[in-house]
Amino acid sequence: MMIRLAANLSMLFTEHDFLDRFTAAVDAGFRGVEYLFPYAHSPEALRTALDESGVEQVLFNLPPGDWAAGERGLASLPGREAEFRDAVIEGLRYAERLGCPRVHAMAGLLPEGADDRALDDAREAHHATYLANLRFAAGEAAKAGRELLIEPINTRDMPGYFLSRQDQAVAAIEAVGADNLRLQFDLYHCQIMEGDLVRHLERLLPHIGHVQIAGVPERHEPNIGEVHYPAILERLSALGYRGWVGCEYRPAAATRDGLGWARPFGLAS
Ligand SMILES: O=C(O)[C@@H](O)C(=O)CO
Ligand SMILES: [Mg+2]
Repeated sequence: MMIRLAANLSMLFTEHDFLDRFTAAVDAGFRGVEYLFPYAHSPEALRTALDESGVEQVLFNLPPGDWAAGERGLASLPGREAEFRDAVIEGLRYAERLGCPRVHAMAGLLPEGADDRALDDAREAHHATYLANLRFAAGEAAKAGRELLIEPINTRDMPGYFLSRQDQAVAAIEAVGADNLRLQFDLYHCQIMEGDLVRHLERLLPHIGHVQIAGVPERHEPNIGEVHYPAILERLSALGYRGWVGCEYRPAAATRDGLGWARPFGLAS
């Protein structure tokens, strides 16, 4: 069984400076890389890191608003539409320079401290904004020949995150109805919120544009914790998934020392 594993450089190889992680990933056997955000670096510097290492850029996120102040995306935030549009344009500019076929639009957080009724109203407003923004972003991404991804994130790690369940993502994808709007299926988040991973994979497959994995609950290597990834990756491969599987975990030890779990899936240094 061969699985195309991508190294998430926001979490793996953090022993190295960011721009040196590309080569570290290739030396460890990865042929693809992803990370949260490219924007601290120029597209030229990142292009050079890709060219010198020979690795493929497979995913990154659109600008998420003020990350340091706690913001976690803009796509569902009422009143922030203009900023979201700028984020789409900026993200697609980087995607083009880096030859990256897909970008992830983070949804953003619901208001904090609202009572039940206010929260219901906020959810409705966020939902309407989300669909309109995704329609715009998918259109721009299509013009640029890219896919747009959305990812349900668990609300234990990210309390108040608007998009937390797989069905909610599928409903948004179907409501927008754009061929290039797809699901970023992160099994770590799905296990925490919903479980039943293999059945989810089978049902969600037609929508999946990218997969990510990590051990649960500590988000360490996939062979640490409650999820039996060999069975899941075997099923994914048997179902015909030929996309990337992002290794988005915090290594329990030095990154390379913990990569033994990936050898049966074709990672060879
Ligand atoms: O799962 C995650 O945390 C990431 O894939 C992401 O894009 C947002 O933090
Ligand atoms: Mg993820």
